[in-house]
Amino acid sequence: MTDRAALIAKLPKAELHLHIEGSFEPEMMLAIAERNRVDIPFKTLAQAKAAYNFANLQEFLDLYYQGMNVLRVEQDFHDLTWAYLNRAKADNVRHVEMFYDPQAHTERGVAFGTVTDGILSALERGEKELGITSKLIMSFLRHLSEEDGFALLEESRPWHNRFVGVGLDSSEVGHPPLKFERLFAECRRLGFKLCMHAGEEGPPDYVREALLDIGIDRLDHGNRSMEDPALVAALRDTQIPLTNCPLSNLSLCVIGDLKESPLKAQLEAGLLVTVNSDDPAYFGGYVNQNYQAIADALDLSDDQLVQLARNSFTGAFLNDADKARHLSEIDKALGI
Ligand SMILES: Nc1ncnc2[nH]cnc12
Ligand SMILES: [Zn+2]
Repeated sequence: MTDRAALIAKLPKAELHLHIEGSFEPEMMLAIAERNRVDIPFKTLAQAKAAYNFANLQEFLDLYYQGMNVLRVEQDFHDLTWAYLNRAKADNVRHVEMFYDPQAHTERGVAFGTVTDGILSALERGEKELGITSKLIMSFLRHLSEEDGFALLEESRPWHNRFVGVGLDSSEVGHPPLKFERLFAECRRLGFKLCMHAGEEGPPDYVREALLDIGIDRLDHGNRSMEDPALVAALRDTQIPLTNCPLSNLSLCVIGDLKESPLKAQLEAGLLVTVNSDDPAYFGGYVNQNYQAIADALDLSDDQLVQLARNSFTGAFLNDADKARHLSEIDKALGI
């Protein structure tokens, strides 16, 4: 193991941008398809993996929604989440804030409670058996309407105390944050933290809407913020966390090469940027592989790697005492 790999491995980390459905490994997809007697286009692992070759976000999303179609019963959602938590444990992840896409399941007839209870029972088990704490973020699909979002918010009411926040994901271009202005205002009123994917493929204007008009608490991706110095200044001054996902950016051709990633520039500009895996089963790496790949590409220093791990806790929706506890665990791991 290189010194850099050893440092990454020993750093306690939080993962703040992870879609649980995006951790659906093809091995498990084939097994659950068989268990549920659902036909899928892939018969072998090699066929599934060969299809994971994307030119843009939409090409990925088409496969992502197709893949999750085999998930039918509560046990499937539990198994999916439990597998991710075990994989996260191997990467020394201590805390996870996980997105899920209920509309992608309810639209095909799987009940909201089936999905949510399966995920929640695995998260509880993860805390007890693996020592990984977690928070769940309910994400709205932005290619659907704001009215659909309100219907989900209503349907989810009995579970509202189980979510820390809400998110906005799926096809970005053509679906700006302001399309969901009333919905997010209501979510704010209900006490939820607000996250939005913005500036992944969409223009800096979308980041501006999310940050300044909606008033989000955390920005997912946000790559294209770097095109507007006023946005960079706003992100620096507010310390709104950004969740960067290096291998996702590369797989979805948001960048042509990891060397084009804005992450080092964001760190050097004093932004609260973090490293995350997004949809690790589709993009070729869990969180440590993301740290390793971006550190190699941008030649990040050890201090910058430690800063990224610290940022992951500072940017989490944890209380100050829990943040301080995790930050002191980093010091302990470093022998400080
Ligand atoms: N990278 C991504 N961007 C937008 N929506 C998503 N849903 C899952 N992954 C996503
Ligand atoms: Zn994402």
